[in-house]
Amino acid sequence: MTRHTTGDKGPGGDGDTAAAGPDAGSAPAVPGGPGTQAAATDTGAASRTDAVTCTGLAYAFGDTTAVDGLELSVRDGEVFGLLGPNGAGKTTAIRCITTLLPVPAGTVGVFGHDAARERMAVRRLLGYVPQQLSADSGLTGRENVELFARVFDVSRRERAARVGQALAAVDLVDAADRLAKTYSGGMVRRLELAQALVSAPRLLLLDEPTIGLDPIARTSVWEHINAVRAATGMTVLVTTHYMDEADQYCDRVALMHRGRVRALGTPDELRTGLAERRGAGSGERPTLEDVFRDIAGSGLDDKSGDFSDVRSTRRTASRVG
Ligand SMILES: Nc1ncnc2c1ncn2[C@@H]1O[C@H](COP(=O)(O)OP(=O)(O)OP(=O)(O)O)[C@@H](O)[C@H]1O
Repeated sequence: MTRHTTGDKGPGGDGDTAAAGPDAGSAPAVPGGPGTQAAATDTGAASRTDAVTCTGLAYAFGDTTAVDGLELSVRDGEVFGLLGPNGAGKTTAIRCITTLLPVPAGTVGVFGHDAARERMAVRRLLGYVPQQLSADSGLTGRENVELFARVFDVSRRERAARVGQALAAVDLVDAADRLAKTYSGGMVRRLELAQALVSAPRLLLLDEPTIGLDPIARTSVWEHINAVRAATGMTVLVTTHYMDEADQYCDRVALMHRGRVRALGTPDELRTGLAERRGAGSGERPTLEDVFRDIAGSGLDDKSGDFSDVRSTRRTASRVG
């Protein structure tokens, strides 16, 4: 499996970005795929380091505690799901990891880099698709991805190839020169994925990537995420309300409630754990949502919502169209 180097320049840096190797011509149509990056051995111990570590992370907005002593480790190369109801603190935690919010208490590490002290080093390693719309409806798909390539300091020499690879990775080549406002909601999400992939991130953070999409578009977004991950070995940290998606696509999940992780494991481990707690003959095999309800108990109230209460639906298509 090939990996990025970590030592070159990225967004805000003063030189070309890290990822591409000299033999980009042999790469598949995926930014960061084999042939576009230096070998794993170049990173030394970094390739063994967890992708994300949060210890005692806390964040408050005034009197509102959003994240309350979060402990989290995301392993290099896994798809990790951060699940929880509205207001659990998922987005706040993700924003601390991306360095968009400071780390007022505790620590956050990304591939061994401290998010508080090495913000640029952290930013160079990640791609981020926020909940909010990040595509510009007045630009074409290609222009949107080019804009991100410039922001993330992809060198001029590589830019066109990387943009083409990112668009191909999400199946938007044919639509690349149409304005984004003509795209469906699913296409917009794939465009945002291409924007995040153009810098060939080692860590991709996705905040509710499929919210508001129909089942076919949701599946398509996940298939594209998985294809890029298979080609590059990147780590994916995703928040979602959709338990079925977490079950199907995540290697491990953390169930977050009121700012803390309440349960952690593979979806199967969590379901089996609940089945064992319930005892033999307790009926149908529990779902992940059952696990969460068991853990959160009466704490899952109207204020915090539940997993099917998707108040933050992005309605991407209507906002772009
Ligand atoms: N900018 C802000 N100002 C004030 N309070 C905020 C702000 N952002 C989040 N909060 C509060 O912090 C808490 C955690 O919010 P956060 O958005 O991190 O949760 P979440 O799990 O991502 O929820 P959702 O699934 O709805 O996105 C909530 O009580 C929320 O109201």
